[in-house]
Amino acid sequence: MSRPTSTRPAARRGRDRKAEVLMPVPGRDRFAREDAPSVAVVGGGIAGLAAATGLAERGARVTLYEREDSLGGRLAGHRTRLADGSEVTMSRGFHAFFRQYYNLRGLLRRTDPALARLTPLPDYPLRHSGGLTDSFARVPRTPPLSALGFVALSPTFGLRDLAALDARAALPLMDVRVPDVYARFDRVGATAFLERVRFPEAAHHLAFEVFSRSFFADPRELSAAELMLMFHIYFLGSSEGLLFDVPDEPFPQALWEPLADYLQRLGTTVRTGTPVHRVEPAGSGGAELRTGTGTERHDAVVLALDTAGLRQVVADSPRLGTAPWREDIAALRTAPPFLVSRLWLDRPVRADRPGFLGTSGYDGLDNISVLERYEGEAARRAAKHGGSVVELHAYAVDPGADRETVQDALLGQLRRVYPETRQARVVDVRHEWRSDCPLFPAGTHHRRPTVRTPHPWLTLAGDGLRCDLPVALMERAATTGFLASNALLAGWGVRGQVLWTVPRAGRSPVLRALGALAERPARR
Ligand SMILES: Cc1cc2nc3c(=O)[nH]c(=O)nc-3n(C[C@H](O)[C@H](O)[C@H](O)COP(=O)(O)OP(=O)(O)OC[C@H]3O[C@@H](n4cnc5c(N)ncnc54)[C@H](O)[C@@H]3O)c2cc1C
Repeated sequence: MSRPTSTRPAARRGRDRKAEVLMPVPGRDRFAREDAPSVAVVGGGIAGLAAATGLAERGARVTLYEREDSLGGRLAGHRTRLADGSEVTMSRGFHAFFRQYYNLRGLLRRTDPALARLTPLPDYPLRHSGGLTDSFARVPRTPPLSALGFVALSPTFGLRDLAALDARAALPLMDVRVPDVYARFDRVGATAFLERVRFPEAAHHLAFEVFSRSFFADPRELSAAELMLMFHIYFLGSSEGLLFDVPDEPFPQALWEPLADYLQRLGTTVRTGTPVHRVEPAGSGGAELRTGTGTERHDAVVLALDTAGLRQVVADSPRLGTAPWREDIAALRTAPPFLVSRLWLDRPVRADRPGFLGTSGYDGLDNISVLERYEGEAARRAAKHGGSVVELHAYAVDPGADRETVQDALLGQLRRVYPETRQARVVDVRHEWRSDCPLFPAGTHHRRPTVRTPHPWLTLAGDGLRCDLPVALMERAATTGFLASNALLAGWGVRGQVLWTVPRAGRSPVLRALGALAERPARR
């Protein structure tokens, strides 16, 4: 599919000199017009958009099928009219675009070469209800200074806590190797691992619970390997740092409409509002897709679906794959429901409130964002009407909880964290209740499907897949999307996309030596 290489393409994707380049299998540049295959990409989230881009740029005839009316998947958006008569864009919620998301940023560069539509957030404070607040603004970006700097600057995690850690249990964090980390730690739960390391309680909440909750899971439900992978990607494995960028306009305008135009200019047919119900191997090779309006034949297919979508399509396509593959897909789980509430307030929040605040210990509230700090549409509204646009997230909500009670509780917590909002009137509000994020329970990694499938004409993409690279969330979606197109292209002798990744092992000899200590048998 793709192989590592030491030859570096000229355009570096970030500041990390140790970032790895994955060159595609060599092949011709593109299809000739007469031999261009027809490829169906099913799912128009980041994974599907990356796959469609990789294929269309090489001259394949791509049809992109998306069930919903707009592209973007979990970053989709739509127009909505508020109670005061104004029109705004509601989206699926705040997303952090980290600098180590090399392949996602590569995708966005197709329509925004300088990434001018991404804007940096100067800090990402994390506040605990106990009163302590951590910040990443002054933490150095290069490991191990990043970890040492965090400890030195953090009010939550002090030198005394460092001394109390079980150093031996913590050593594997120094040299997280992918995919080895899964072989060693996937059967361990994230909470059990943190207890073994003797992480201080407050630091649990701040540094690690925030990571595990960004997988939309309760840490008791999450594989320790996934948590360690996050630690590697964001902390010790990469020198891109923990600060991130955000789009400066709502997702559709900043990201997906330009990308859809780009794909269409490459000849892609974009079919939103078109769910695919069934995919069956065609007698003559390739596959037949059943949509609501008929059956269409393609030479190859990329299924770039969320977990439930993939489960459903495979369950309804009885001739697809092999029995073990189908069973593994049927066993995939979805994380518990989450809530994104956006409130349009008639008064502004205090001027020093950050664009994004991670919260812990506030009765299920995971973060608060203030949109006019970074998003043009909200800033223009605030300039015209005054007020603030505030978004609240709650992840891993109890599926049995009463939704209105959760929504009210979240608003109550906002008033606790930002007391000035008690005086504000809610002009209007939108709630997005969803449960379409994958869950990675301990011990399930080996069963997760990969990009390649039992059929050479079928590949998978999405953030729920097993991928032997240190990538997660949006970057896993983008990377597997490109890997899915690369795998198909390689089968036709056409060269795919160059990919980048944070290093697949501890980045310095010292860290690797420390990590190796953990593998030695303990002395009696
Ligand atoms: C509130 C929230 C905050 C997040 N914050 C971050 C963050 O800060 N940083 C980060 O990296 N990640 C974040 N994530 C995760 C990120 O959104 C996902 O990792 C990423 O969007 C997954 O992309 P995907 O293409 O794999 O899946 P999706 O975006 O789910 O795309 C799958 C698509 O398939 C479509 N589909 C399903 N069934 C069918 C069918 N039968 N036919 C046709 N189409 C179908 C769906 O409609 C959907 O558009 C967040 C997620 C949420 C929900």
